[in-house]
Amino acid sequence: MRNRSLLRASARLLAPYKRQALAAALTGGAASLATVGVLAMIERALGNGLAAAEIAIFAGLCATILAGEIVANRANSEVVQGAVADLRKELVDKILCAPVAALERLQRHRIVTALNHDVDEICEFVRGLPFLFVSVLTALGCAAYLVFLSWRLALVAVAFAGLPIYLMRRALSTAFVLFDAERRARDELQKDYDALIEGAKELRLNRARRAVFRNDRLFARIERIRDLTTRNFVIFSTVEAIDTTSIFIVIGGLTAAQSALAEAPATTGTFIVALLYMRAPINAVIAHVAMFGRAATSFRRVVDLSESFTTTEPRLVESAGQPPSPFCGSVELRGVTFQYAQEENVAGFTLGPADFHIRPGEIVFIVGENGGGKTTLLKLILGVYPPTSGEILVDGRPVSDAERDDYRQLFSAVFFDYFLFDDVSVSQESAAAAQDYLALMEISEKTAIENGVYTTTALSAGQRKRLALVSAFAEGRPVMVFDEWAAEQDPAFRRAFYREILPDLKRRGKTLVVISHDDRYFDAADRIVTISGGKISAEA
Ligand SMILES: Nc1ncnc2c1ncn2[C@@H]1O[C@H](COP(=O)(O)OP(=O)(O)OP(=O)(O)O)[C@@H](O)[C@H]1O
Repeated sequence: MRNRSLLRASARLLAPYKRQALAAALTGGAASLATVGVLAMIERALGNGLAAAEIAIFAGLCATILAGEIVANRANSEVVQGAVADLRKELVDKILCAPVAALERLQRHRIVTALNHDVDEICEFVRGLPFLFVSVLTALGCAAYLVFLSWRLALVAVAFAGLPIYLMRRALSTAFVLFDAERRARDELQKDYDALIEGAKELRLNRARRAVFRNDRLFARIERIRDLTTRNFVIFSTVEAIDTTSIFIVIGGLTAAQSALAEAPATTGTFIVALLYMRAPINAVIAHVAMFGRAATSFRRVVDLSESFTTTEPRLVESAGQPPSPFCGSVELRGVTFQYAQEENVAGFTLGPADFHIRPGEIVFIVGENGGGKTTLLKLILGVYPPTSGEILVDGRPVSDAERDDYRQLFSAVFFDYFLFDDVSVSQESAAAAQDYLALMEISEKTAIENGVYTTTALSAGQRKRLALVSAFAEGRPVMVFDEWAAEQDPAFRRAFYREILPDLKRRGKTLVVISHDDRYFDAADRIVTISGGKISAEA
C-alpha cells in the first residue's frame, strides 16, 4: 500500500514537469528503439553485409541514439532537479506551518534526518525513474525482438530464468526489512551527533561519560549501521551474482535446447547476443529496485512526520508580508486549557482552565514555582500553542484559527530558549530607537546594525540576551513578552532591566508581560499573576 503511495507521490512530484518528462521519455524511448534496430541490422550485416541505403539507415539509427540520449538526459535532469527542489520546499513549508508543540515533541534529530537523509533517498529514486523507464523500454524492446527471433527459444529462456528470479525476489524482500532497521539506526545516530556537538563541554569534563558515550552509543550505532549496510550490500551483490550466473544458465539451456528445437545456429547466436545486450537494462532495473526499497522506507518516515505536522493553520506561508492588525484594546484568555501530548502512558501536563487578561500599557508579571506552567501560559498568550479548549479574545472578539497569525503579530518575545537571528526586522520608525537600544543595552561598542544585520552576534551569554531584547524591540510590536530575561544578567543590569528598561518600554507605549523569579523586583509590576500546578492561583 505504502509502496503504491510512493509511486503516487513520485507521480505527483513529476506532474508539473509533464512536458519535459514526456520529451525525456520519447527521446529516451527513441534511443532505445534505435538500439534494438542497430542490433537487428548487425545481425543482418553478419550474414549478408549492408547495402548503401542500409548503411545510411544504420548511421541514422546511431545518430538517433546519440541525440536521443543527450536530449533525454538533459530533460531528465530538468525534471528531477525540479521535483527535488519542490519536495524540499514542500517539507520546509510543512515545518513552517507545523504546530510548535509537535515540533518540540518530535525533537530535532528526527526532523533533520527526514530533511536530509530521507529527502535524498526519495530524490535518488525519483532521479532514477526516467532511466528506469528507458531501461524497461529497452528490455521490453529486446524481449520483443527475442520473441520475434524465435518464440520457442524465448520460452526456453523464461523456463531457465524462473528459479533465479524466485531467488532474487526472496533476497530483495530480506533487504527491504534491513532498510527499515538501518533507517531507525540513522535516527538514533543523528540524535547522538546532536549530543556530540551540543554536549561538547560536558563530554570534555567527564572522562567516564565520554568513554561510554563514544564506545557504547556513537561507535555502537555506527557499527550497527555499517553492519546493516554491509548486509544489504551483500544481498544486492548476491542478487547481481545470481543475475550474472542466470544469464549463463539460460545461455547453456538455449545451446542445449537448440538442436532439440532444430533452430538455426545463426538464429541462436543472434538470440544470445541480444540476450547479453539485455543484461544492461535488466541490471539497471535491479539497481532501481534497491533504490525503491530505500526510498519506500524514507517515504514512510516523511509521511509519518507529515502526519504529526497536521496543522490548523495551513496558510501560514501565504500570509507573509501582511501588516499586523491594529491593537487598541485588551487581550483576554477565557477558560483556556492546554494539554501536552501523553508520553509513554504518562498523562501530559494540563494547564487551566485559565482566565487571564492584559490591558494596554500595563506591566504584568507571571510568577510561580518551577514547572508550574508559566512558559506554557505565555505560549498560549502568544498564540504559539492553540488552546485545547476555551478562547482568546482581542477587544472582546474571539480570535479564530484563521486569525491567529494576525493575532501573533501583536507580540514580540524573548523566550527563555530564544533563538537569535542575525538580521533585525527594523521598521522605519523604530530604526533610530533600535540604535538607541543598542546603547542602552551597553553593547553598542560590541556590535552594530548594518544593512539590517548585526555586525556580530559572537557575544557573552548575557550580551546575546540583550541583543535579543534589541531585536524584539526593533520589531515595533505593541506587546513585548520576556521569559526570565534577567536570568543571565549581572546584578547591575538585572536592576537596570526592572528599574529602567521596563519603565522605558512602558513610556514608549509598550504593554509588557514578564515571567520572573526575581522577587525583589516584583514591585516593578502593575499586576502579578501567580501560577502553580497549571492553575492561576492568585492575582495581585
Ligand atoms: N514541550 C513539552 N512537552 C511536554 N510537556 C512539557 C513540555 N514543556 C513543559 N512541559 C510540562 O509542562 C509543565 C509546565 O512547564 P512550563 O515550562 O510551563 O513551566 P514553568 O512554570 O515555565 O517552569 P520554569 O520556572 O521551570 O521555567 C512542566 O512541569 C512539564 O512537565
